[in-house]
Amino acid sequence: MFLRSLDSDTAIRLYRSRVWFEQVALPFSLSLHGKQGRKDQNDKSTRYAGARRLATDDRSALQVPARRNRMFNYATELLRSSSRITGANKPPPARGGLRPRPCWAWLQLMPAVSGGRPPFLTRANGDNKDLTSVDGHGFGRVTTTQQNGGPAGMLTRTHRAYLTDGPSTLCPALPAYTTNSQLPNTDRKALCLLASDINWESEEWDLALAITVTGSRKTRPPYSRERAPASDGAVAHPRSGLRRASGLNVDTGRFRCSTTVVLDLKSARCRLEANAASNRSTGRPGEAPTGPPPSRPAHLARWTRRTLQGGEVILVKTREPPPTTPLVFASKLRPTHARRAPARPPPSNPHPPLPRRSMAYTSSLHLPKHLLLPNPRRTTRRPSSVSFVPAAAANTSGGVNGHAPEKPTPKPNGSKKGVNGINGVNGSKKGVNGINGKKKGVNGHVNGRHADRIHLSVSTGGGQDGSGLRVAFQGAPGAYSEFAAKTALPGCDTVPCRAFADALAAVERGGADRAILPVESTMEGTALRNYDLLLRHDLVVVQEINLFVHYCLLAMPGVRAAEVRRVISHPMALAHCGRALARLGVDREPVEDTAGAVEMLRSNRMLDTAAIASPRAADLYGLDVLAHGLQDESWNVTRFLLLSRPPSPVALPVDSDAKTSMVVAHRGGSMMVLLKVLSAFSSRNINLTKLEVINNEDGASAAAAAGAGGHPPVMILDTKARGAPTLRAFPHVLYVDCEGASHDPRVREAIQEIEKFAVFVRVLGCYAADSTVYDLQ
Ligand SMILES: O=C(O)C(=O)C[C@]1(C(=O)O)C=C[C@@H](O)C=C1
Repeated sequence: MFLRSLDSDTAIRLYRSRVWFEQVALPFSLSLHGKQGRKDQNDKSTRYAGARRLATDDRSALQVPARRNRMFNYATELLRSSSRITGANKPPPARGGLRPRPCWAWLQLMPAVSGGRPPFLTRANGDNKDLTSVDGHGFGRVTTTQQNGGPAGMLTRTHRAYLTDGPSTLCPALPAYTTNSQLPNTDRKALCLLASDINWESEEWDLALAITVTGSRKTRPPYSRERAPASDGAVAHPRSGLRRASGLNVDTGRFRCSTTVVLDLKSARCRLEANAASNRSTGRPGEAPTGPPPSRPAHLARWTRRTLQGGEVILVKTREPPPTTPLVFASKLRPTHARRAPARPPPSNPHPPLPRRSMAYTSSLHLPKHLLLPNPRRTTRRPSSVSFVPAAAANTSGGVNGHAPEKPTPKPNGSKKGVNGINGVNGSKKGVNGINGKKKGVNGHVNGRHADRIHLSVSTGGGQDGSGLRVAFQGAPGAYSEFAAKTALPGCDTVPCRAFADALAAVERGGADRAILPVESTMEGTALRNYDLLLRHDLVVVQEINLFVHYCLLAMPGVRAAEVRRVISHPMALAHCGRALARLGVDREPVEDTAGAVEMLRSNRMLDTAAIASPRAADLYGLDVLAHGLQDESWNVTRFLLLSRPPSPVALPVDSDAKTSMVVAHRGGSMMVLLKVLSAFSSRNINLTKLEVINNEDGASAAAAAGAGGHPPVMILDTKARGAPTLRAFPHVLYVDCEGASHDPRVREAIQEIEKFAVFVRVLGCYAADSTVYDLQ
């Protein structure tokens, strides 16, 4: 079902309704059709062929979901085809000779779904109007006036069009530059003028590009409903000698059949450059570039010469930039094509390489792939009915970090083990959990490995799914941290913060209930900076989440991989994709977070820049995915910790494995201390899941002496200091995660033993161990 063909007026109305395009949930398709008004033997071969190509080949090719970026591609194709249809590179026929017969291309919209109202016919305000029944006042009315003037070779006319939204509201002016195909290069100048007229940074511009196909004046174009004011007078066209008839929407005495497609100018500009680049070697569209890139004006010149002759460019300013203030990034990037952008030194790297202070570590992220699960928001695998040991019910006082020590709860399955299965290395003597009749440890551990894991709900302190909780995360919406938060607490409200420190501070101040913090990844190990942050705040770990991190290369719609010169993203993401980026041969710019990079890309309309982020971020911001799975290692998991104010509001499930995280600080003799710590755990058969040894003594003294240089000591908030919580500096620190709850007697005893030789021990939290890896897909 074809709704209608688009003449330029309708296209502009459609353009005005582009909000629909952005908001539709249902896909629809575009069909391009070409038509020749009257067969003309002389012109048929080239022109009709072009038209037919549109009608047949492209029709099937275009049965794909059409978003605006898709439209843009089609429009480009249309441009190319139209130039072929018109034979734009040929000189116009002499007066009296054979004239090209009108042929035109229509852009038609066709809903891809049958039945119901096509989605794009619904206005954002819910007011449904069928496009076919729209009159000039419904969606905007185009009036054109024409001014003559301009020396030969320059713009010959300027159309000014106004969109009116209803009878009273005057919408922004639409300067339109009409080129005269009789004068070579005017279109190029017009386009250059357009390009240079735009304040790329502060305004949002869009381009409606009308392809004008000239034809016989005997054929009345089907769309010319708008009448040009007669006051402009009749103008003799230099070649045709025909006089423009007052009242006709023609300016040269020849009829135009316009196909107006709605383009984003900056995307179009990107495409201009893309075309120019692809024309470098051969000058023919679509062929691979071989030579060095020409200068920018040459790009435009080439492109316009080949495709815009006989065309009309209408620049449509439609909206001001959105009032929302974007996140402030450490290195604010500017689009390279910014008009008169002053040359700037490259922004300093806000994320210098992470210091490798640690001597050794064991990662808790040696997670088998079979544990990969989709995001629980889309899975129902977590059973809802599990028993809990409510934090409030913990009966003894004196616990660490708000976790009250508690007597071991007898296992419901009659296991002889203690709570949480920490007693029984390798699970050899563990209780049977009754799954498949296998000899298992509590919670499905077989020989210490996770199998048939039962997913346990955790009492969250808010609703069961975290509803009513505000979780602060670093970055813009769409950051991996946000997905991790939503994975942990699907019902929560996420609160974007500029930095991790802000997210943690927000929880401390009560501005948020939880904060989410990435602390290690399979590819990069421990994120020491984030651990340092954690230690500086009086927060407790209440949950861990392992998220499979799948990186994509995202770019503005229409941008191709070959056009990307620079990639921006979170430093961790850049590091994770190091080899892939080296292969691409692009510059790298770190920004605060992955989604922030995407947002920056979009708001600045960077056409030579791509961002590394998640596929969800691409959806969220409407960007194209140029490449999937950019990470150098296929197995890339990041472990996040969910933090809360103490005491922990989260109750541990009785039958879950628990984990306790702690930090141990000591004075020198690090190896001896390390051995003693290990012995305190191993003598009680407590397994460690993470051990990170930080030794900053040299750096600390150097830093103290010189005021800079070296690694500063680790600052830990001593929450039990007399008076008020105090930040203390420690050059020797161990991060330890062990299996078992902090109130488990063995864990408690181990901690007490460590406290005898360490200067400081702080339990960072006790939470349900969850080695499931969640996936965004
Ligand atoms: O930038 C993001 O999207 C984040 O959530 C941060 C973060 C990180 O700091 O490690 C999280 C996971 C990815 O590995 C990359 C970046």
